[in-house]
Amino acid sequence: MDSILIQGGRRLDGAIPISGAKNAALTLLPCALLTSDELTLTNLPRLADVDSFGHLMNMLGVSTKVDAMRPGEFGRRMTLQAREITSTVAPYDMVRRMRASILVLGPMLARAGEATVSLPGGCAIGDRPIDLHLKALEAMGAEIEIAAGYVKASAPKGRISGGEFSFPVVSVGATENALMTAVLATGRTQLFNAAREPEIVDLCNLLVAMGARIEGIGSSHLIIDGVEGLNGCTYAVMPDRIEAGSYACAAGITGGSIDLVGARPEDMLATTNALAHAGLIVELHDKGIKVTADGGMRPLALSTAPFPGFATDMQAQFMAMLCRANGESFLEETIFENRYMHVPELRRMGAEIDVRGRSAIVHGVPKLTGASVMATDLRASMSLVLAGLAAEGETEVLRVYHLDRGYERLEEKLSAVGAVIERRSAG
Ligand SMILES: CC(=O)N[C@H]1[C@@H](OP(=O)(O)OP(=O)(O)OC[C@H]2O[C@@H](n3ccc(=O)[nH]c3=O)[C@H](O)[C@@H]2O)O[C@H](CO)[C@@H](O)[C@@H]1O
Ligand SMILES: C=C(OP(=O)(O)O)C(=O)O
Repeated sequence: MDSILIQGGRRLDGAIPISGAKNAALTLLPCALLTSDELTLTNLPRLADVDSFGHLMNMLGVSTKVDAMRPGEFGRRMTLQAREITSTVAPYDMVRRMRASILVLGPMLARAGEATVSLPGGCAIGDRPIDLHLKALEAMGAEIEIAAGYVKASAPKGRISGGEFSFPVVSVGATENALMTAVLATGRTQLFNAAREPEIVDLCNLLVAMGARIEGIGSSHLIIDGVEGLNGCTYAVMPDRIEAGSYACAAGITGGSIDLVGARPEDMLATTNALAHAGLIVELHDKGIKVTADGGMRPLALSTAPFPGFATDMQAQFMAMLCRANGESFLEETIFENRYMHVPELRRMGAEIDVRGRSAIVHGVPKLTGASVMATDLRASMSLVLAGLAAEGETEVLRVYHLDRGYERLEEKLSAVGAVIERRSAG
C-alpha cells in the first residue's frame, strides 16, 4: 500500500492551481445517460473516483474517450456518448467502492424507463441512507422495489410524469438524482428544500446547456419542466471549493501564504469567512483567492451546515489547522454522525481534542510532532497531511487511496509551494 511521507515544519509559499471539483464531476458524468448525443466534459480532475465513474458508465453502454488537456494543465477532457443504454444495472461491486454511483439511478430511469442500482450501504463517516432519493423519485411517479440488496426503479408508462417533493432534510445527492430524472419527465416537477450547493448549480447549468428547462437555479425551490429530449454539449467542470479550502488550511497551519489559482470566492464564503475570523488575510483577486497567515491564529466556533453554511467536507481540515490556534476552538458536526475519525490520529501527533457526541473542543497546542497515521476517509486523510506539514519531524500518512479519491496530484501541488512531501510506493 502506498503512503505519503512528509518532513514537516516548512512555511508554504506560492501558488496552487485548483482542479475541477470531484463532487461536481460525479454528478455531471451521469448526465451523459440523458442523451444519445456526445457530452464533453473539460476540466475533469484526474481522480480515482472519476476513473471509477467512467468504468461504471462503460458498463451501462456509454462510450468514453479521454484526451489530455494542453501540456502543463491539470485536468482532462472526457467525451461520453450513450447512443443506447445497453444495461440498466449498476452492480454492488461498483457502488460499494463509490457511493456516488447511486447518481446513475435518476438519469437511467428518466431515459430508459427503468434502473437497478445496488444499495450503497453505510460508510466510514456515517449511515448515509438513500431513502430521500427514492421518495423523491416516487413522488415523480416512479415505482420502487427493493430486493436482494438492489433498488429497482421503473416508470409505469415508460416515462416519469414529474411531481412535487419537499425534502425533509437537505440532501445533495437526492436533489441531484431528482433533477436528473425530472428533466425528461412528461410534466412539471417542483422540488422544495432542495440543496443549494454550488455543485447543484453546476449540474443545473449543464442540464440547461443540454436543453433542460429549470427555474430557481441556486435557490431551494427548483421548478423543472420536462422536455422530450436533451442534446449534447461541451461543459467545463467548476473549480473544487473543498480542494481550495484544504490548501487554504495548509497556509494557515504552516504560517504561510498560498494563492489558490482558479478558486471561486462565491462558492466558499463560509470557508473564507472562517479563515478571516481565525486571523488569516484573505485577498480576492481576478484569478482566485490568496490566503496568508498573519502571526498567531485565533480559535473558532464552527458548526457544519448545508450550503451556504460551513461545509462538512471542510471540518476535518479546519480541525487540524485549529490545533495550532491560540486557544480553544469549538466544532460541531451536524451532517454526518461519525465524522471525527481523524481525532485519534491527530492526538497521536500531539493534538489535544475532546469529542462529546457531535461536538469537539480543540485545545490549541504549541507544536505537533510527526508520526505514522492512517484515516478511514478522504477529508480525514487530508487533515493528517495538514498536521504533517506543520509537525516537527516525519509524518507517514497511510491508506493513500483515500486521498487519491479527491486530491489531484497532491504531492506535486504541495511540493511546488515548498513542502517536503513524497509518495512511497509499496512496490
Ligand atoms: C459525491 C458528493 O457530492 N458527496 C457529497 C454529498 O454527499 P451526499 O449527497 O451523500 O450527502 P447528502 O447531502 O445526501 O447527505 C446529507 C445528510 O442527509 C442524509 N440523507 C441523505 C440522503 C437520504 O436519502 N437520506 C438521508 O437521510 C445523510 O445521511 C446526511 O446526514 O454531500 C455531502 C454533504 O454536503 C458531502 O459531504 C459529500 O462530499
Ligand atoms: C464525503 C465525501 O465524498 P463522497 O460523498 O464521495 O464519499 C467528500 O468528498 O468529502
